Amino acid sequence: MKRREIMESIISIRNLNKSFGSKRVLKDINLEINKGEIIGYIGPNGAGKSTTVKIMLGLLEEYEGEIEIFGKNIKDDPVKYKKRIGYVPETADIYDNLTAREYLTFIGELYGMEYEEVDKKAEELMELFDIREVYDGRINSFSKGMKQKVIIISSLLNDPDILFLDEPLSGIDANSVMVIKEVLSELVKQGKTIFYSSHIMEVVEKLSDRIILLADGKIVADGSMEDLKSQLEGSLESIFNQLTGFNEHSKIAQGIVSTIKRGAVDEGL
Ligand SMILES: Nc1ncnc2c1ncn2[C@@H]1O[C@H](COP(=O)(O)OP(=O)(O)OP(=O)(O)O)[C@@H](O)[C@H]1O
Repeated sequence: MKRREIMESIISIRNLNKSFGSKRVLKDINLEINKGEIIGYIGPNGAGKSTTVKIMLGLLEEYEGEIEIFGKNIKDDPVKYKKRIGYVPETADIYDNLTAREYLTFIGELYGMEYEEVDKKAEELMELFDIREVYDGRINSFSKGMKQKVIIISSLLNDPDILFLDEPLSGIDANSVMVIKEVLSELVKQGKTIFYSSHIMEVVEKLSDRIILLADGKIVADGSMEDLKSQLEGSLESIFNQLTGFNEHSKIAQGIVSTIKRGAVDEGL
C-alpha cells in the first residue's frame, strides 16, 4: 500500500454469487477495497467483470451475498450511495439527439446540482478535454472519442468518491489518454477510489496499485504488480496469460489466417 497509512474499507463484497438462469457467472467473490485505491479489474471476455460492476451499481438486483459501499449494505438504501459514485460504462446509451450542454446539465441536475453551476463546470471540463467547440453540437454528430470524453465528463460532474470505469479510454487519442491517466492518478491522491476495468494491460499495469484478476467468475489473483511479479514472471499481459492458462495464441492466429484464405477468389491483382 503506497499512499495510505490508515486503511478504510469503502467497498466490501462478501460471498457474492450470481447466476443467469442455470449459468453461474460469479462464484463466491470476496473483496475488500480501501479508500484511495486504484484497482485494475481484469479478466478474459465473459469472466464476469461487468456483472460485478453492474451489481455494485445496483443495475442487477438479483444476487446472493452482501455488498457494502460507504459502510452500508446497498440494498438498505439503493439511492443515496449513487450520488457519490461515477460510472463510465463500456457501451453507453447516451442521448444522441441532445447537445453536449443539454446532456451534461441534465446529468448534473439528476445529481441535484444547480443548472448554472453544472453548466459552468461542464463547459470548463469540455475546454480542458479539448472539445469546448462542440459544447452546443448534437452528440450524434460527434466522433467516438468525443462521445467518450462527454461520458467521462458526465461521470465526474458530481465529484464522485468512487469512480467505476469500464474500458474508459476506447477511441480516445494518445494525448488525451495521457491527460486522463494523469487526472485519475491525481484523483486517487485526493483520496478518491477508482475501479478500473480494461483489456489494455499496459495501462492497467501502469495505473493500478492493486490488480484483481477474474477468470470464469472467480478471483484468481489479487495484489500489487510487485506481488504478482514475485509469483509469476513477465509483464501483466504474460501473467494474465499464465493465470488464465492461455498459451495458444500462435496456433489460433494461424488457424484464423488459413481459414480467411480458404475459398477466396484470387484475382491475381
Ligand atoms: N443479462 C444477461 N443474461 C444472460 N447472461 C448474461 C447476461 N449478462 C452477462 N451474461 C453472461 O455472464 C457472463 C459474464 O459476462 P460479463 O459481461 O460480466 O463478462 P465480462 O468479464 O465483463 O466480459 P467482457 O470482457 O467481454 O466485457 C458471460 O458468460 C455472459 O454471457
